[in-house]
Amino acid sequence: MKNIVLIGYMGAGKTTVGAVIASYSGLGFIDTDKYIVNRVHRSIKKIFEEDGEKTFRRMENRLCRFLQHQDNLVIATGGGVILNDDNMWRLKGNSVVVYIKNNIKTLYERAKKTETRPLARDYGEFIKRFVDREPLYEKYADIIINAEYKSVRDLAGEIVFAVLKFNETRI
Ligand SMILES: Nc1ncnc2c1ncn2[C@@H]1O[C@H](COP(=O)(O)OP(=O)(O)OP(=O)(O)O)[C@@H](O)[C@H]1O
Ligand SMILES: O=C(O)C1=C[C@@H](O)[C@@H](O)[C@H](O)C1
Ligand SMILES: [Mg+2]
Repeated sequence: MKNIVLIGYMGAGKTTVGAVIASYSGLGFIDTDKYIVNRVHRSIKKIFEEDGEKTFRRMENRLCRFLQHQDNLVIATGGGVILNDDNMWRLKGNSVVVYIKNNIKTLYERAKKTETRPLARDYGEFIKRFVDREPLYEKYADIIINAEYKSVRDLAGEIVFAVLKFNETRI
């Protein structure tokens, strides 16, 4: 089966919902942020501080180049994966791409709570970045799921159902 790639802004729930989808569906699970952190033995915050965002984006791109050859995976991406067109066309080649969409207040309340998001400090910057990115999430999505007020379990079920339906219409 094709991969299920989850995209969306910081705090959308890609990592959390992705793990539940994998457990429901029997697909494997990979979180690109966690994969990179484990690979280089440094937190995202440290990578940004020591090497800069550009280096992190190169690592992310290298991982997408690897993932384009994999299947049967749920892939939770980092919030910025859509910034590089090359990432997305590689992932899309073998995946159904699902955009998990939330409102900005919900996203900030969640995203500001952790150190894995060096770009989620200032609310003004957070909003600006969201406005810039939203058209890209929509452009690359095969399916858009409105996640506001939905539990992780309900979202996981809704996404599995939507992907099955999407695949049916493609055969
Ligand atoms: N549907 C939901 N309802 C309530 N809380 C949620 C929901 N989805 C995720 N959360 C919570 O929001 C926080 C952020 O979720 P998560 O880390 O999965 O986001 P993400 O999209 O992977 O973010 P990033 O792009 O930074 O990796 C977590 O604390 C998670 O438990
Ligand atoms: O939205 C972003 O640009 C990011 C989101 C996180 O998942 C991490 O990939 C990193 O903090 C950058
Ligand atoms: Mg995540």
